[in-house]
Amino acid sequence: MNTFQICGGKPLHGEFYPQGAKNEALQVICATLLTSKPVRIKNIPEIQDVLILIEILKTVGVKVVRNVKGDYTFCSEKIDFEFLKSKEFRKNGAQLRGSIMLLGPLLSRFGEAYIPVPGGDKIGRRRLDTHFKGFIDLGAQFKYDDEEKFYSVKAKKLNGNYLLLEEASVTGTANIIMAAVLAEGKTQIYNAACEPYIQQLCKMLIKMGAKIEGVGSNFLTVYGVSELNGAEHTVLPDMIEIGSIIGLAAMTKSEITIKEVSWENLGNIPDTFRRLGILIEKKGDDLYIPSQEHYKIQNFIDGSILTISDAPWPGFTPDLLSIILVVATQAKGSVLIHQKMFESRLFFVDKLIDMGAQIILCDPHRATVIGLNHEIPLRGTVMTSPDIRAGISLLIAAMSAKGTSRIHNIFQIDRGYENIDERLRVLGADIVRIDV
Ligand SMILES: CC(=O)N[C@H]1[C@@H](OP(=O)(O)OP(=O)(O)OC[C@H]2O[C@@H](n3ccc(=O)[nH]c3=O)[C@H](O)[C@@H]2O)O[C@H](CO)[C@@H](O)[C@@H]1O
Ligand SMILES: C=C(OP(=O)(O)O)C(=O)O
Repeated sequence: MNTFQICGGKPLHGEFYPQGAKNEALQVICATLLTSKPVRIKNIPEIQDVLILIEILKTVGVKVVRNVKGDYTFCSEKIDFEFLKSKEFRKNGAQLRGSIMLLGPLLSRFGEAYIPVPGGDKIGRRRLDTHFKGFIDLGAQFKYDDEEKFYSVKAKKLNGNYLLLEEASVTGTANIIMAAVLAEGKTQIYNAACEPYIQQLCKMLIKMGAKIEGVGSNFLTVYGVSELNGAEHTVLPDMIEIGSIIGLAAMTKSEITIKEVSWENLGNIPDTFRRLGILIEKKGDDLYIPSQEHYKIQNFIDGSILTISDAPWPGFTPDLLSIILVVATQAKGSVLIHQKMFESRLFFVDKLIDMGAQIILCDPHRATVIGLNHEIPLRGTVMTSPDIRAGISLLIAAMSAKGTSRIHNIFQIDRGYENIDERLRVLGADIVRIDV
């Protein structure tokens, strides 16, 4: 079993280059299925989730060329639909959440698509109603085999329609857009998710010849076209990794410059960390965090205790709330963390409590953190990573803690952060990967 061993309490220093965004990469890689022409994508993070998706594409017949690290060309001339029904495909497809986005492009280009119940973090119920309701509204037939846990969708032809999504699902919106670009006529999608991941997907599709209006808003209009061409696309820096490094810098009193962050795509992420009292400077397109002995949580204007909660974009992303929570453990002051979207994402706080953090888990969605103001350091311990963002939060806690910590189940970190141990060692971190 792979484990990180961390000797904490060391300030870091230097420049950090963020990887490409995991959640965007999963979308745009799936979108390459929409054309028989080559699509080249740069800045792909070579992390577990993405590599599994690329492997799945290869096994279904897509020609994949790795031009250089992080730079791939995909060409989907033919798809092996027999393989899509095989046991091996069911096993691979069930390993990640992103595989659900194979459905939209396959359905719209080939008229049929199959997928096992997808994987991803076990952080609460993760229903797929928005995806399937969307396909049905575009004219598809939907079947679910409960015994085999296997979905199939079929349509001789998809027809544009007006869709009011029940919720602004990120992967759901991506799937529906990819289905609509080759449907006949006009599709309007209201209450669409509008994360930079979705904006980037739309930009790539437009380069491929798709007609999409309203990009960046929650009301998209897609005019179906008969075919799409090849294109070249570059994935944005991963805003969740950028937020994770801001949190790491504050917790370890480090001075770090995060290079080329694409500021205009960070939304309210920098300001949310600033509300915890963390100093953040914009230097061109770099994000600079000076070393800080203390940071003080701001209250609301009326003096009441700050609440930080998640919301669909441009609200604060749920994927950074675990990191905000861990950073608050060493702030001066108190904050209520309210994870509205997922009901099982806060349970990792018991590990932080073991390390000496002062946290009250009010219920599965809410935790109150009373900051220690760096007066009492957390204590190193042995822990297991339950999910990707709790995993990186525990790693941040361990890097700030006194003594040695071990984090097991680091697959959960590797699936979202590329060579994180190596990249942190460059900044001076004492972290090694061991096999126990
Ligand atoms: C591969 C990928 O891209 N994964 C991301 C994607 O997952 P994913 O696309 O699976 O998540 P969804 O956007 O569908 O929904 C996430 C959760 O939020 C709830 N919900 C969603 C929208 C809404 O308006 N109200 C609401 O309560 C859903 O019921 C669900 O429990 O988006 C999530 C929400 O940003 C992120 O955590 C995941 O990292
Ligand atoms: C929840 C996440 O990922 P996934 O949707 O792939 O499980 C995440 O990236 O924080």
